[in-house]
Amino acid sequence: MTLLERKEEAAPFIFLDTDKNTLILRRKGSFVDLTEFRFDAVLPSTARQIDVYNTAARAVVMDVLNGFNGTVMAYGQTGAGKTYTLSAKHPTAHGIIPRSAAEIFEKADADREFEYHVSMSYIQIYMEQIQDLLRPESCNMQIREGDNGVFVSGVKDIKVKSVEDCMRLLMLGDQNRCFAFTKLNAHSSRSHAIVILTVEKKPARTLQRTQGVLVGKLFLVDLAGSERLKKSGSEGLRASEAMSVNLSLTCLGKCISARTDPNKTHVPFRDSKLTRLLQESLGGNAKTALVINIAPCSEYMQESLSSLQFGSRAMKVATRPILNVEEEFKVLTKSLQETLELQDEKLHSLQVSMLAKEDQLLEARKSLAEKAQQLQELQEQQNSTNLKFVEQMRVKEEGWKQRIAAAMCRLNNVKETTEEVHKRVISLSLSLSLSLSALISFIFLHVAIYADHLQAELLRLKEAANRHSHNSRSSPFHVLSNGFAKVHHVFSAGSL
Ligand SMILES: Nc1ncnc2c1ncn2[C@@H]1O[C@H](COP(=O)(O)OP(=O)(O)OP(=O)(O)O)[C@@H](O)[C@H]1O
Repeated sequence: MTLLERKEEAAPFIFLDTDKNTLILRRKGSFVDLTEFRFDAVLPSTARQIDVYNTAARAVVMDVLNGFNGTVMAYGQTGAGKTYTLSAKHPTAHGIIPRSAAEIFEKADADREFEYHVSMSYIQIYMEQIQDLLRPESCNMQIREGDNGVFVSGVKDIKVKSVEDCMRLLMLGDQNRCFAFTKLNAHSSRSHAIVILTVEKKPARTLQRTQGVLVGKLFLVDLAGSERLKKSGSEGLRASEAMSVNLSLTCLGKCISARTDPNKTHVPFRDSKLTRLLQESLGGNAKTALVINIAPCSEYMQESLSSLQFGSRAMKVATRPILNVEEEFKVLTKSLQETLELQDEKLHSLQVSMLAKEDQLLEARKSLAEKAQQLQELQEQQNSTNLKFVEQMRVKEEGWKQRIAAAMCRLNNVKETTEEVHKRVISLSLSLSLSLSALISFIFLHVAIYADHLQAELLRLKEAANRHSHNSRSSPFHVLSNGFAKVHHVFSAGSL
């Protein structure tokens, strides 16, 4: 089945006859057919999502509701529209996954004779490691084989009661899925993603429960696209992802070839996680529909040709679906076993995280011991610095004490000297005043002597003058003589 001619702007090289479900490859401008493919159905580029669902998936979903396993798988080169076909979430263009969930709940709600329990899990295979997209911390999960075929051990299987529940989980899983920008697709899936819807169908409680429980599993597989590194220009991690994807797709091709070759007894399912997981869908207990997405432009003719050849080979694989009827106790046992396995996984991851925590604790203890050691060293350094400081202070204090004592001593000396000087000054001033009074007495004495002398001289002069003058009282000699007499009196008094 093929979804065709989406890239209408590109030159077409594929022509289809939908009536005959035939697809013809012819080079542009040529009248000679290169090759012709026949499928169960071919769809034109004008096909709607509902047409794709009705043609490719509906029958498988109906079988799952009746207790069979079913697989719908999208295959094709990168950017050809596989994710769009399966998971598109736009209400007018819902892909196969939302439509399958809607159909299951619609039928379950309408059925009064049976009780339905639906659960969903969502995983991806990225670089050969299985990861639970609904519990992304669970990486590198293991594939186990049980009575009902292979399964992923410990995968989270969540009960869902409506399409909305499924959509929520789908969106949650998509957030954890690996997508990346490449030259060929801005949102290219770098992993194979598988949604598993498990439908348990058992007679309603009101009716007699003689029948067993029907368990159908629907695998909805969005394969990562094959990619030519030259065209995608992927480098580094992107190139490693593309190589891992190409390798697992080659392995898928080999398994399909081996399945269709009656001479081959060995099918290399174990060569990749993808084929190991899809073992039942590739010729075992499952009804399988394969959608081949191609980009019908001449640039990708080689890629489209190889996708169509893959689809053609896959058409020849015959599956042998069987009705999965389980006794109720078996279902219970299985669910208990699954719970136990889940607990085992949890215990294991707890042990792993405990070991990691123990390692962290050891590291923390080690670093604490180192810090304590550093602290002790710092304290010792601090103590020795303190001691040095105290010693320096003591030496300085000693020095200051000595300097103060010396200063005090000098001060005393100065004081004593000052007192001495003071005493000397007093004695000097005393002796000076004595000398001064002696000097004054001396001066007065001499002046008095001189005055006596003068007076005597004056008296002599007066007598001489009297002899020459009749008015002795008004004569200058008389006045001078009085003046000298007064001075003489004063100095005589002073000299005493
Ligand atoms: N039928 C369609 N109608 C409209 N848009 C489409 C259709 N098919 C695909 N597309 C768009 O083409 C782009 C590539 O499609 P998609 O991502 O589904 O490719 P892919 O095959 O899953 O690629 P890859 O393998 O790289 O993940 C997306 O943007 C998608 O929405």
